[in-house]
Amino acid sequence: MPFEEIFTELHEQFQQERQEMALALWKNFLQITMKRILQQRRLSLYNGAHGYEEEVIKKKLQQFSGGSINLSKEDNGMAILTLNNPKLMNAFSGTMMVELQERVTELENWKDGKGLIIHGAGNTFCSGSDLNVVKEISNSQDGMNMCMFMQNTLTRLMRLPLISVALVQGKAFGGGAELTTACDFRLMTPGSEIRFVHKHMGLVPGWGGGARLVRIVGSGAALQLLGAAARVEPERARSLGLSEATLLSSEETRALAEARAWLSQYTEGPAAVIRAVKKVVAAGRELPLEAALRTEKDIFGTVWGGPANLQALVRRPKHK
Ligand SMILES: CCCC(=O)SCCNC(=O)CCNC(=O)[C@H](O)C(C)(C)COP(=O)(O)OP(=O)(O)OC[C@H]1O[C@@H](n2cnc3c(N)ncnc32)[C@H](O)[C@@H]1OP(=O)(O)O
Repeated sequence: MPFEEIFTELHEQFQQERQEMALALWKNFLQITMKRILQQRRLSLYNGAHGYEEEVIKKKLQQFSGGSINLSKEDNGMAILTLNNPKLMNAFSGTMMVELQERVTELENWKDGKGLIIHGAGNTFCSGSDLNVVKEISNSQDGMNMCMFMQNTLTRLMRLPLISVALVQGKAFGGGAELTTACDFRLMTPGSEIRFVHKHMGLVPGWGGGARLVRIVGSGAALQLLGAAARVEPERARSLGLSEATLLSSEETRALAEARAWLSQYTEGPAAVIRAVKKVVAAGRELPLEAALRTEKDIFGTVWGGPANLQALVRRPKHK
């Protein structure tokens, strides 16, 4: 066969293989993207069927900039999420609400994660939504969309397969108090306070904090805290079961170190097992019993005969 023909044949073959490879990559990309979108939809509460217009509210929120939400993921499987708008006591600007959603997506896709600490910059937690933004979106349509946007994000945060802690230094007010309830645990520093100030703003919680608070402290205590917009200091929070522990230090760096040490007692061990623990508890917390039992069975199937299980069977530890 003449050289030119061989060359043409090889060239065509190469082109075809390249096209096939590109198609396979594209298909793979589409599959992964679809899977992520479906996962986000499954974990979210609201979609178009509820009159929720995500793109509309995101565009609106993007108009109100300021501050940031920073995420640092560590090799030990612990992540630190920082609410960073200290000039306004870490109040949520519009762009911070959108960034929180992005960071939650990042955490959903972090397969090695085990624990999460949420804290505020400048030694205070968060004073809720930025009142300048609240004023600008005080009409009903924007308010409902913002409410559904934040409920979707905080519900996804609550359902992350990570054991989460809100480290409350300084003040957690309004939406900031609501955010703490989307975490599995709250730790408070001396002198800090959680306060659902909504009543004084002519509001009720809208980021899901009311419903979650009832589940954490019971309906009577929740009614007292919301009805009086009561200051909840570390001691009262402990006795209500709203806080797990009062840390020794109120100094920013030391408090974060204490929170890490506290959380590490639950995140020690293989990621697959820790994540399974959180998933079992999340199912038990949210689902009716039969559905929770079936979910537990499915999660059990992911660890049974898995590497950590097989290694433990070889070691046969005594649980003294
Ligand atoms: C569904 C969500 C509902 C909501 O979250 S509504 C918002 C609820 N939050 C609030 O109403 C908090 C209002 N702020 C306060 O009560 C006090 O600022 C707070 C947090 C006790 C702190 O008091 P101080 O330590 O004395 O500090 P300060 O008042 O001088 O504040 C420093 C600067 O931060 C500002 N700031 C605090 N919280 C804010 C907010 N949420 N939105 C907008 N700006 C806010 C405050 O205006 C002040 O700014 P500037 O120095 O006067 O320019």
